[in-house]
Amino acid sequence: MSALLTLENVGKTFTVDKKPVVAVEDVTLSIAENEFVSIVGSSGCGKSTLLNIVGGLEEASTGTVRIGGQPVTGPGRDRGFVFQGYSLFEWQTVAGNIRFALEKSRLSRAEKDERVAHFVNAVGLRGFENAHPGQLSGGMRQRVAIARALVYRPQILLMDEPFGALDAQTRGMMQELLLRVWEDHKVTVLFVTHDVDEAVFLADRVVVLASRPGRIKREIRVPLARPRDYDIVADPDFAAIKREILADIREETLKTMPAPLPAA
Ligand SMILES: Nc1ncnc2c1ncn2[C@@H]1O[C@H](COP(=O)(O)OP(=O)(O)OP(=O)(O)O)[C@@H](O)[C@H]1O
Repeated sequence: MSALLTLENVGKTFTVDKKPVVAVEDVTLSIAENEFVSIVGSSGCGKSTLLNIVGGLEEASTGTVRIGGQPVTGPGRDRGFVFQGYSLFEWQTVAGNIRFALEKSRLSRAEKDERVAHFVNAVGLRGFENAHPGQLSGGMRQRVAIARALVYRPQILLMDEPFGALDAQTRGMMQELLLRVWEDHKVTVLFVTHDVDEAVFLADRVVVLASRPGRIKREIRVPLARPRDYDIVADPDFAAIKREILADIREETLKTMPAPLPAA
């Protein structure tokens, strides 16, 4: 498989109170077309910053991100975003929210209708086209966000804790839905999460970031068969991969904690 997305020595330094804060340092990563990659790491290790750099929402301080060999210089239609916050237009219907993403597209009206209908169906929202976001559950709102991100057929889907606000039951269902949509639509996914079960369940490869600054600590392949359903969490191979990742994150989290006070 050829690399679609490459990061070469990517770093990001913010300035906080006139002091440099290195959020991401020297990240080199190569992601194949249609690959599903999860990024995990302890809180504040730079996961969102890295995703925002790939999305063109943040500029890298060092290094280069390339898509199909072309350097990323800002946001573009080759990438779709789904964030944790629902970020839907409350005054628009479900179909209107999804269609809005096609506003600048040159597709004909009939083609846009067809695209919107296709993605409404793909995320299981048929019958809710005319509902407003306020009438939807959290899971349904995120289905709209996924459809809206995919409707203009980006090559890469960037997801930042998209299911972080959902209850465990809904979250599991959304993960299965996402895998079905990914398998049917062949898109490259970069998925940031705190949840190691979620990361392993979804991905072909999990990238673990080290803390402060965020560097790649380890990349772990997930050679579990597809299509996957949630029973896979009981598989011994799943458990072994999860254990390794949890140990890495724990090690990194401990490094960022203040040392305990000596016993009196
Ligand atoms: N716009 C900004 N200005 C200054 N510092 C920032 C900015 N964005 C992020 N940072 C800092 O960069 C580091 C990485 O933040 P980032 O949000 O990327 O981490 P994260 O791994 O996504 O965190 P979490 O898991 O808690 O969401 C943190 O120290 C954060 O405070």
